[in-house]
This record gives sequence, structure tokens and C-alpha cells, in this order.
Amino acid sequence: MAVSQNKPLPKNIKYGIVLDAGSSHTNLYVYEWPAEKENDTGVVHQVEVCKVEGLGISGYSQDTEKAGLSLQQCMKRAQEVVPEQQHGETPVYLGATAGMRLLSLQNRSIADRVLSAVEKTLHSSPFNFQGARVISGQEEGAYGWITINYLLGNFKQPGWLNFLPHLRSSRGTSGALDLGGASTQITFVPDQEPIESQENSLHFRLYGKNYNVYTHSFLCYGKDQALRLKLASDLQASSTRNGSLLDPCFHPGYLRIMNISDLYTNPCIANGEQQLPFTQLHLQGNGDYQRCRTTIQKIFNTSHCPYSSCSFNGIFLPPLQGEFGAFSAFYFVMNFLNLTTEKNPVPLDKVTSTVERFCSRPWHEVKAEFPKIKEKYLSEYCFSGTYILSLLENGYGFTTEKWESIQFLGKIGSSDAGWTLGYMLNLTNMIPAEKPPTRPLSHASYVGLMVFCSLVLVAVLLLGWLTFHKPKCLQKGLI
Ligand SMILES: Nc1nc2c(ncn2[C@@H]2O[C@H](COP(=O)(O)OP(=O)(O)OP(=O)(O)O)[C@@H](O)[C@H]2O)c(=O)[nH]1
Ligand SMILES: [Ca+2]
Repeated sequence: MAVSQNKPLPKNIKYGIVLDAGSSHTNLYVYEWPAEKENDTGVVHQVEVCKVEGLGISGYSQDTEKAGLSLQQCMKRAQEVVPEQQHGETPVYLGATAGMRLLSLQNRSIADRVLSAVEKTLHSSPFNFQGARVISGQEEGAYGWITINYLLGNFKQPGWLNFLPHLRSSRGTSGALDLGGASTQITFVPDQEPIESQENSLHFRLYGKNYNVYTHSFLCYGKDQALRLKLASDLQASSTRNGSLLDPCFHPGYLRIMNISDLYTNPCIANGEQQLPFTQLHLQGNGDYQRCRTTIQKIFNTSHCPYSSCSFNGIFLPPLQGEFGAFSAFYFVMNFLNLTTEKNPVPLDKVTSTVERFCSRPWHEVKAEFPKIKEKYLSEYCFSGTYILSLLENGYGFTTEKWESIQFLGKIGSSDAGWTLGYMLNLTNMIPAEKPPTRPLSHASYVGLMVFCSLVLVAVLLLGWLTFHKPKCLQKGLI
């Protein structure tokens, strides 16, 4: 006997936690989804982001234990967000990106110690810890691409197409552009097949469709490392005897003092330090966009290409294809400069003139206008804006027309654009290779279908009746 209940059943919600241990800082994300819809596309969403105070985990190479301790506050926050009875079943993953890739190249045993320290903290939490590891640049690109296409609903087939499988649309996916502090990724489905270099080629089967995806991660070309590359290249080209350098990528009146040893302490910048007769670099801004662009250009080597086409440094890049979503620092910088609009993209010439005007503004004026923005961020928007233009226009070849296909996005719905959601979807097997069997119709669809069938039946009966029992008036009219 069926028992009717008026009370709705309690929602069966599941949770998952991912820590994004980036080069500049760590973010903890909490995701949730209805348990019964686990394999549907587009049901997982972010309910919390917690920004870990202090450095990225790779910044604790001098005191590795602190890398673990730094995560405690956000782990506590996660315990408040996830209901206590579900702590034990909630998976936690930590993925480290370019900062840890660089530290591993520099000193493997210190990098391992940092990872052990964060593992210790995560093991001692009440959640179901699933591991902490350094993810590859390919994975970072791939999971970013999966995240945005999952959130944009690009893997979804319209319901009615389930009945007509041969008509299934091959609706396009969106490419993904991620700009971090230490690396940057470009990932998209190219038109051209096959992909010329194996290390840039990924294959996925998702929801019953095959995707051949191009991806590349440029280590050292995140915006913090790119600034170091630029400064090292400027230093090499200059004849300064005392370490004073005019820098067109900073505002007029801006001054920054840097230790030369800090500039040369990672594998992105090979040697050169020994020859310098000074220990500090005195940067003096002069806010000249054109010159800034020229100096940045020097960090992209376009002199050789062993493929049919390349981005820079001899790396294969097929012709750009389709729409692109640009996130992380692409978004932070463009958003600060008011160059992100929901609907129409801002044309490339307008972006260029905005960055140019911003760079030329005196530092004291900029500081007075944005007193609440961290000085580190504020002072670098001129460099970052110019770097983004160089990378996208000269590095990847986004022309004035192609520029219009880029959308700068921070969030999609409630979820941040980034690699973490895709990483979790993959590790929890939430994106099936094949399309899950279609569920029975929802109540609304059932009622709709019934009404439609009834109307068709009435129309058929009426037509039949009219054919065989023509009313006299109609018969007369026909003669
Ligand atoms: N303006 C601004 N800059 C930010 C913000 N958050 C991070 N950044 C900077 O933007 C750059 C990229 O930040 P993220 O995307 O978090 O980079 P990351 O994940 O630490 O670095 P990777 O390991 O290379 O991916 C870094 O230079 C950060 O210092 C923000 O809220 N506003
Ligand atoms: Ca990142």
C-alpha cells in the first residue's frame, strides 16, 4: 500500500573539499550536490571558499611545518560548513600547482617535506583525506577546461534529444585560459586533427561523447614569475652600475627595492646573478605602456618552431578555435580595470587604450584613488594588464576579431572558475564516460505529455467524425 506523505523528504546532500595549493596562496573549496543526482551534469556547486592566510605552501621551504599549520584555520571553517555527521564520509583532496613544481625542481626533498607537513594537518582532520600531491601542468589545464564546461552546461544534451540520438548536437565547448602566479594554461578543442605533439594532446570520453583536447601549461609564465623573467631580461640588457633601473611597467613615481638574490632564487631564471656588482635592485616606474610591452615581448622566444604553428618557446599551438573563458588573474586584472562585461566583450583597442592610460597615471594618484587595495596588487595592475595583452595577442595570437571570443570570468553561478571542481569530479567518478540511462519523466513532463496526447486524440477523433459524418452545411458548401 502506498503511504502518502506531506512532509518533503530531507535533502540528501553530499560534500567534497578541494584545496588549491597555488604558488601565491592556498584556497579551500567546499562543494555540495544532491546524492541522487550524482551523475547528472551541472549539479555540483561551490558553497564555500576559504582563503588561507599567508604564503602559498611552497613559500614555507625554510620552515616546512608551517605549511601544514597554515591550513588549520580553513579546515576549521570547513568543519562548520559540512554537517558534523557527514564529516567522516566527506573526501578532502589537496592539489599543488606551479609553486610546488618549481620547488620540486629546485630541491626535491624540501618539496616532499612540505607535502608531508600538509598531509599531517589534513590527516588529523575529521574528514576523509584522500591525498595531497603536485598535479601536472596538463592536469591543471584539463581540469580547468572540464570545470568551466561542466558549469556552463556544455556537456549537457537537451532532454528531447535523448529520443533522437542520431540528432545529438555536437554543441561546442569553451576553451580555458588560466593565469596563475607561476604558470599559465591554455586548453581548447581545436579544429585541426590530429594534434601534432603528443604532450599537448588529451582525449576524454564524457557523457557519451569524445573530445580531443589541446592543452599547454607554461611554467614560469604565471604573472609573478613573468615579472621576474622580465626584470632579469631588463637587467641583462641594461648597463646599470648601481642597480637603478627605470621600469616602464610601473607607474610614474613608483619605487620598489628588491634583493637581487630573491630575483634569482628559482629555476625560472638561470644564472646571471654572479656578474652583478650590486645586491639590490632599485626600480623606478615611468608608466610607459608601449615600452613596457616591448620589454615584455623579450621573454617570448618566437625564433624557432618545429611544428606547423607555435605560440612561443617552440611550443605547438593549433589555430585558435571557438569561445574562451579566461579566469584567475586574467579575471582579477581585467575586472579591476573595468574591462569585463557580462554581455559584449570589450574590444581589443579599448582594452589597450585603458591599460595605456592606467599605466601613465602617477602612482600617488592611483594610491589615493584605491586606498583599500593591497599595494602589492595595485602596483602591479599596469604590468599585469600589459602582460595579459602580450600573452594573448603576441603569445597565443588572439587578433582583434578573435579577442571578441574571450570572456573574462570569475565565477560561473556560485562556483569559482578554476581546476579544483574538475579535479574533484574526476576523482569521485562523477563524470561518467557514457550517458547515464535516462530517468523516468519528471511530474511536469508527464503532465505535459499527457495533455499533448489528449489534444492529439481529440483532434484525430474530430477529424474522423468530420470525414464520415459531414454536417449538411459543410456538404452544401462543398458542392
Ligand atoms: N588583484 C588580485 N590579484 C590576486 C587576487 N588573488 C590572487 N591574486 C594574484 O593573481 C595571481 C594569480 O593568482 P592565483 O590564480 O591565485 O595563482 P596561484 O594559484 O597562486 O598560482 P599558480 O600555482 O601559478 O596557479 C598572483 O599573482 C596573485 O598574487 C585577488 O583577489 N586580486
Ligand atoms: Ca592557480
